[in-house]
Amino acid sequence: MNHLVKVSELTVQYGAKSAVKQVAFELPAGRIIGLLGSNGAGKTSLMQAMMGLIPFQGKIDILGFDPKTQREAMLEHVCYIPDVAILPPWIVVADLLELMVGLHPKFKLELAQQKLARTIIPLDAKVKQLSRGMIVQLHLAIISAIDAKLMILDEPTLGLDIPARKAFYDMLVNDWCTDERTVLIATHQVDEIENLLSDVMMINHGELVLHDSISNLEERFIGVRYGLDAAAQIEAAAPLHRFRQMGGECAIFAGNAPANLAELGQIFRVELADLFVALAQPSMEKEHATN
Ligand SMILES: Nc1ncnc2c1ncn2[C@@H]1O[C@H](COP(=O)(O)OP(=O)(O)OP(=O)(O)O)[C@@H](O)[C@H]1O
Repeated sequence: MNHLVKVSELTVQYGAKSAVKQVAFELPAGRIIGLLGSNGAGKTSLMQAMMGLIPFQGKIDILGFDPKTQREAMLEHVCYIPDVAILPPWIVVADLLELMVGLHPKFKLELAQQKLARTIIPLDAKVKQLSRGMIVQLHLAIISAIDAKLMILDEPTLGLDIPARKAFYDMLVNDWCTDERTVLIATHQVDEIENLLSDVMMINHGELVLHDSISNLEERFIGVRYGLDAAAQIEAAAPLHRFRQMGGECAIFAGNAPANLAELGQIFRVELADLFVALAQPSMEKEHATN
């Protein structure tokens, strides 16, 4: 398989604090991967290490490049966006596009101009004169005109309203993603991106507690909504997680569900948000969850 990213034994340390602990993963081409984790879990540190922006221990290979020693060459094929809502407010749109030509070697000016022509954004406007939605459109035009292989987005839709967030993800999937390109998106908006992801990575206290494709997750984790009469049997079967939803008791099993689960209650597909809560618990059964 053609892997764009190979990471092994990655540790990021801030003084005595380990923000990322012995993390290993590989990312093939043609994927949209959600990087999920609570506040302070280590998502930004992981992405910054991949971009060679902070010191790390371990090995990172991005498209054959070492981010520590070959950062400039690597950045020709990688696009890293920490927050799409931030553009210099004083800059004129046309100048921003020109500036991008110098900033990213794979930036296609004509393509960005074509994309912008489909919006109502005037080329002579300053960023500060644009509405938030227009700023997102401008950002989208810029991003989708970068001919990179790997896109790394850290909380890309922070501060945007729902239509703007939806527009952002629609563009990403329809205009940028191909079989050769991969996107890694760190976000807290789990339910919002669940449907567009091909894979999920979950990080908890710096450890990678889950990395799998969405289709595998559907086989690995199973949910059941049950009544009080089945509670003792469910508890005895040691579910990964139990929670209440719409007045009912629910449990998530990770490969260890009792054979008669369907008789104990109503089986359902586990949503990422619930899986996230289950795996972010300190008492999680990691041996069931990690690959
Ligand atoms: N520059 C720094 N110096 C010291 N500690 C840091 C620094 N940056 C991050 N940390 C710590 O490292 C841990 C991971 O932080 P990181 O920003 O990577 O998490 P995150 O998952 O991106 O969080 P959030 O979702 O809140 O943005 C946290 O405990 C944080 O306090």
